[in-house]
Amino acid sequence: MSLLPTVQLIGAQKAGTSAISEWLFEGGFRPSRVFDGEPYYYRKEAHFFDIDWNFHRGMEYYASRYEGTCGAPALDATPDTLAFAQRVHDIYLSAGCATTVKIIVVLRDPIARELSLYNHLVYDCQRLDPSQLSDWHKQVTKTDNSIMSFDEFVRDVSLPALATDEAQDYGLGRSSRHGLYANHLQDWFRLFDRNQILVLSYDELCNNPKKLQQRVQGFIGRIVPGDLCHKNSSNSPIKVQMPSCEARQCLQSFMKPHNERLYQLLEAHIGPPMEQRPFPRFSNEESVGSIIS
Ligand SMILES: Nc1ncnc2c1ncn2[C@@H]1O[C@H](COP(=O)(O)OS(=O)(=O)O)[C@@H](OP(=O)(O)O)[C@H]1O
Repeated sequence: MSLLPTVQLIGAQKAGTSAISEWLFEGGFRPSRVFDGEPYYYRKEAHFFDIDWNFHRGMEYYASRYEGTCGAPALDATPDTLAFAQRVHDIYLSAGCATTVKIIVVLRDPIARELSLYNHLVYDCQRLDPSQLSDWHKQVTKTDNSIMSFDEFVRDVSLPALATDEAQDYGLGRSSRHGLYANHLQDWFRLFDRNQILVLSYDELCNNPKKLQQRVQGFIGRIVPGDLCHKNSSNSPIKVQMPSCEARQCLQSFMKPHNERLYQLLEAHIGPPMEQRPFPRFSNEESVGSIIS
């Protein structure tokens, strides 16, 4: 049996990965070990592929996070992994299991996802001690340390990040660039057999979670008991529920051709039989703000 996680839940960031991974962990999947000094969320997210310092410690270091005596399969649910198909492939190839790892990705309307990202960053900036804030968090702060509005965030952070080239997947704009799903998925589809990749819809997670659970169980070949809970990382009372028309239009006009590419890519690369086909289009009215937490 591979020492590496059997299942990679690679993202997208802010697309319900915490709810899905908690269900899988409670149903028997092994999480990552959390080493001294690491934040608790390393249990869910090993951050091996996206953090250079971790990645350069190599495959054995990654495997050591999942050492265990029981035979249960392990799960890494680092949502940042979406941007690192090549690294995942290289590591699993060197471990001899590039053709058996199972990869799950959840896609959410990119505008709703961006808003969720913004709310998460704002929530952390308000709750954490300033010394704990990373450059990633500081994407929502202005030079005078006040917090940007969502419109300002879209104008000054999201759109510039979206317009940069792929080299930025290693940099700060990566979180916004997650929404360019076709760019990422084309790499995964090139490197792995399409039957190893299950693409899920966040809409289905909201509207028919039981069906989504069935798809996951069929894909991993294992019955997993339990229900999906609602896991929300940003319960701030000032959470922005709806983007302004202007912010929505700016993001929409940028995202539209990317979303079209995504639908075409998914039609051209047929996935495992339990995947939704055709993949549902993101609706403009989607859950941007419809989930009141
Ligand atoms: N069960 C269920 N169904 C539908 N939606 C859910 C569920 N659980 C969590 N959520 C919403 O998912 C958003 C958080 O996604 P992630 O867990 O992937 O975030 S993270 O990347 O790990 O930070 C976050 O979205 P927003 O509320 O829009 O911010 C959560 O509310």
